[in-house]
Amino acid sequence: MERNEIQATKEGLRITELLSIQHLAYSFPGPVRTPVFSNLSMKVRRGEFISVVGASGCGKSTLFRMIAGLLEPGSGEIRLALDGGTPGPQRLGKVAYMPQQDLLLPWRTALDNCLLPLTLSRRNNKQEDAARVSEMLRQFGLAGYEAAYPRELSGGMRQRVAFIRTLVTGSELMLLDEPFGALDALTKRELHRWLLDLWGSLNKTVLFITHDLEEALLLSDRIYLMAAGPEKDLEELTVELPRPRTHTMNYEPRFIELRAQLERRLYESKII
Ligand SMILES: Nc1ncnc2c1ncn2[C@@H]1O[C@H](COP(=O)(O)OP(=O)(O)OP(=O)(O)O)[C@@H](O)[C@H]1O
Repeated sequence: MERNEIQATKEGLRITELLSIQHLAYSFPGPVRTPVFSNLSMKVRRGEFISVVGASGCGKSTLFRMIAGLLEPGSGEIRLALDGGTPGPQRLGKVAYMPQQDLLLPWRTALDNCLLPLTLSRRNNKQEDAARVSEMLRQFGLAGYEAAYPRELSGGMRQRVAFIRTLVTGSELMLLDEPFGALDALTKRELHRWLLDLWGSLNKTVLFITHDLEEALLLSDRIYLMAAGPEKDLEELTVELPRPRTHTMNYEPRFIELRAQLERRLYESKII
């Protein structure tokens, strides 16, 4: 039985698709209108951790913006079935999206930036929320920085604040666009551990863009490979590694074999 099924059985949930994308086409408006996609499909099951890898400019961030409802498909469809509901096209405000740029509000402190989604949702548990978010800041190594403004934080620290703010939205589906791209190797390793624990305990579904192949293998159930050129469809690699996962796995024969397989597939698809 797969992890999703075990979790689903344990919690009495139905095993369903959370996200379905069928024959997606999109071109940015403008005189040239070069299509980014012309026929792209993917499916995500509840509770999966999926990475998307591909060369710079192939359309990964555009795909996330479309899933988040910030862009509408030219043709094809995107359907989301959040919180066990029936699949529908409504997406704006329903998924937690962390874009590549941290987009923190410069006039709000780290704590207040993280509290923003709760403030906007007009929840009324200010003290409780602040205590919960302060604890998250502590877990992310940001204790003592609650009152700091974004300009007083390093790039990696801002990235962590933005990550917490994304988590705080409470959405079942998280879209993370290179969340650890700017971090040093040791901080990244620590946050991998944290993210894996969190994902295991919170029943989140994660879509994750990365250029780091080891990161993709360590975290994911499946990896989607995105080629350049609008006519691309996504290729898929299943990461058959046991969970819980740790960095020591990087040296195990199965991990090394999967890494070689991933690189071969990226090369064959002319992605690298
Ligand atoms: N607002 C926009 N208007 C016009 N073209 C755009 C816009 N945003 C992105 N593009 C183009 O769409 C294509 C896909 O861009 P996108 O940012 O999705 O790529 P990406 O795979 O996320 O790249 P990276 O890995 O470098 O972040 C690129 O050719 C880019 O130039």
